[in-house]
Amino acid sequence: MNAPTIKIGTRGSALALYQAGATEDALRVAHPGIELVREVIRTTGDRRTDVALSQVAKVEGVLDKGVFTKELETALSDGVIDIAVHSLKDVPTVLAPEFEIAGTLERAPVRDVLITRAEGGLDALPEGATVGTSSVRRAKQLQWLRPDLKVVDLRGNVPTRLKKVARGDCDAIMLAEAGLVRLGHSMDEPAEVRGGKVYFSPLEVTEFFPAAGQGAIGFEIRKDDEEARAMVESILHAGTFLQARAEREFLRLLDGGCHTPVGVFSILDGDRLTMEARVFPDEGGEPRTAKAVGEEPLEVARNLFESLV
Ligand SMILES: NCc1[nH]cc(CCC(=O)O)c1CC(=O)O
Repeated sequence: MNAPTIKIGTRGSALALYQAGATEDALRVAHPGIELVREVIRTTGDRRTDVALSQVAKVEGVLDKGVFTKELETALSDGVIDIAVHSLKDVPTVLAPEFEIAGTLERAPVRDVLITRAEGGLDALPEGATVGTSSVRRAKQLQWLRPDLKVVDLRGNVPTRLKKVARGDCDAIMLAEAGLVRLGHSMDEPAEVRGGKVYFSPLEVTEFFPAAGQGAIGFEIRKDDEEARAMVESILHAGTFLQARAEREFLRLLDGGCHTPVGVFSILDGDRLTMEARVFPDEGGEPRTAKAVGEEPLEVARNLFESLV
């Protein structure tokens, strides 16, 4: 019998390629002899690095928030790929009806990390220091914790951003620990990058709330593709997938995308799911926080949402 050929779709950044590689490794372990083809696809978000991330959808005239996912979906539709590998936090919570997130790998560390040119964490940043980020969630939380900081927009993939802080374009930046460790950085030692040295200070999730789905690699398929579904199900991590569904459901209920200032994290202890969120109201002012606990992910998400609104 012929082993199946599965076509994997990915973006071309170093992080995306690492994530595609991890997916391919898992598939090879689960299906020895499987034939894998990798398609590297350039997305609107990769192409438009000239404008702020929050403006990309607007200037491109696309209504949905999938600036890093749309071209991969087109490839799924056209049968160019069978499985799209995404950073789950970049995937809109509402997909076109033909698609579905069918699974995730086991999650990497979920924290956000402050990366500085001088040693020391958030408290050690001098008054008025500049912090580069393109995430409104990070910007809002930073300004809430340290109103004196100046948040500046910063684009580019992970290595580019590290280089920018090392050479002094800003005093600090923020990135997800997941991406940093996948690219080989240890949080315990400074990194030597072109331009100089940078220091990592991970922030605990209870202090600085991460994005829904942060650190998880998600698999998108066509709903009617049973072969792709079986492949994804053979490698999915049930615990991470449950947490991912709960976090994304909460974000969907809030009607947020990756540009909404909301942080959320969940902890799965046996069957018990605890989820906490921090939301910044549109009208400004103090964020609202809430917590929900339960066993059924969609129910926990709804309870969390209802205690916030
Ligand atoms: N929006 C870009 C993006 N999408 C996923 C990651 C990191 C990996 C992850 O969180 O899964 C990053 C970079 C960052 O926020 O540091």
